[in-house]
Amino acid sequence: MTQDTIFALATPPGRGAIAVLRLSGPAVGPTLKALGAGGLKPRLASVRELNHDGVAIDQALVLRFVGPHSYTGEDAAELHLHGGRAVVEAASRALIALGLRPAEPGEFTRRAFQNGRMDLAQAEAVADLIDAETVAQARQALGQLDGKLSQTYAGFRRDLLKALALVEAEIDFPDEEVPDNLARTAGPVLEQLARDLHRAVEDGARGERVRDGYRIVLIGETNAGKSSLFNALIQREAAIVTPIAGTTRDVLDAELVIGGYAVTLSDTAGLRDSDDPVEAEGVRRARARAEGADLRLWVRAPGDVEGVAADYVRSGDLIVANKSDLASADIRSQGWDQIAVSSHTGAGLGELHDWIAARLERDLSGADFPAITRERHRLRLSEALSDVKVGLRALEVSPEMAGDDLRRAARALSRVTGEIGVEEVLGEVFSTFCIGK
Ligand SMILES: Nc1nc2c(ncn2[C@@H]2O[C@H](COP(=O)(O)OP(=O)(O)OP(=O)(O)O)[C@@H](O)[C@H]2O)c(=O)[nH]1
Ligand SMILES: [K+]
Ligand SMILES: [Mg+2]
Repeated sequence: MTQDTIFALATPPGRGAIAVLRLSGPAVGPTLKALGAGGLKPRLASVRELNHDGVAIDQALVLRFVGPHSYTGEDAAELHLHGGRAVVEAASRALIALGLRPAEPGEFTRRAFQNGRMDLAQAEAVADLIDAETVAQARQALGQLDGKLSQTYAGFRRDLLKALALVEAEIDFPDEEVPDNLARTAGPVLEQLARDLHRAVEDGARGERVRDGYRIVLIGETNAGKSSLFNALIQREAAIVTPIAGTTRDVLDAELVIGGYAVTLSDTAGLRDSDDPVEAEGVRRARARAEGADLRLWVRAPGDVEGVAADYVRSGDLIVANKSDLASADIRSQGWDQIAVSSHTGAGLGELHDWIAARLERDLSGADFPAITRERHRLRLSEALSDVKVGLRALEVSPEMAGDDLRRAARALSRVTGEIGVEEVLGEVFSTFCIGK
């Protein structure tokens, strides 16, 4: 089956200094020739008068790549056009007339994957890099594109195959040795692998937090000044502030960047018992959001009692003693750091910001391990981990059973980088791409 030759605008749509049309597929060579850009040296930028049917299209910078030495692994080209709508449209019409078709979202990267130019984890990194809005997101995506995450997974798989080989040797050549020989040789390899997988899976979702945002929730009694602090931190009046207790009902989210990390900050309803069903629902949502957060800021005003909020903070959370302009409040409680602020005067907000930045650095900065960045990976690694654990137990009784468990674990690991069982995940991975990538 011959591949279609595809093209897409690789730069943002609209008017600009330059627009890049990207082409990939077997017809790239003849297409360039038909447009008046034949005989180009690969990987060397050349200026050509592009035309079709005798009508001039543009004076363009043209780059030609010969497969497999291209992004997709196929013959490919880039047309750097003058970035006007009419020019791009004329070029696109000519390409369609020459038998090319517009690319689907992510189709270039999908071809790169299918031609072995990158594995699935690296293809996902391409999408992450395009979407990256913080320095930490870009750094993480670049590491993944570099293959750091793939190498980690490959290491897991190597250890697993080592153990599997020992088990299979036992199946093929039984009863020469003592029965616990296998547990002695394959056991330690699998135990170490189980520890490594566990550490990767239970990493506090570090990679996902960098990618999707670290979740910080403001909780506390009514009128503590949560919404005032929320507005002060995001520097706009997004939340309603009034002296009436029970003003906030819905959870309000805002995205911000602190110390290079993406953060989702949430304002919530003040915690108190209420007969008002609307407020009671707000309180329920506040509690649920606090439960799932990475960090809770317990906002307290002078005179606030320990109260219900105490049930929702955990060690490692922070007490923010608000309204420091009213009283030099010291409401220190056991086990929590405390920072005094005033949402009104701005006092202490710098210190609060620095404290949060330090926390983000502690929780999210690169440890000894490239972080898992997607739920898809975490699920497969968890499957592999539980199969390895079951296999470890089976070692004692039946090498055949252990072999089955370990083969299942190997399949789960392979699906992360797309070595096998790949069709079902392709759609999921590439559907989120933009066109032209
Ligand atoms: N003096 C002083 N007043 C503040 C400060 N922060 C908030 N307030 C006032 O405290 C009152 C309650 O503030 P909100 O931000 O609505 O408090 P909240 O915790 O969101 O209240 P609920 O949404 O009702 O739970 C308002 O009148 C604010 O102006 C502060 O730092 N100093
Ligand atoms: K209020
Ligand atoms: Mg409020």
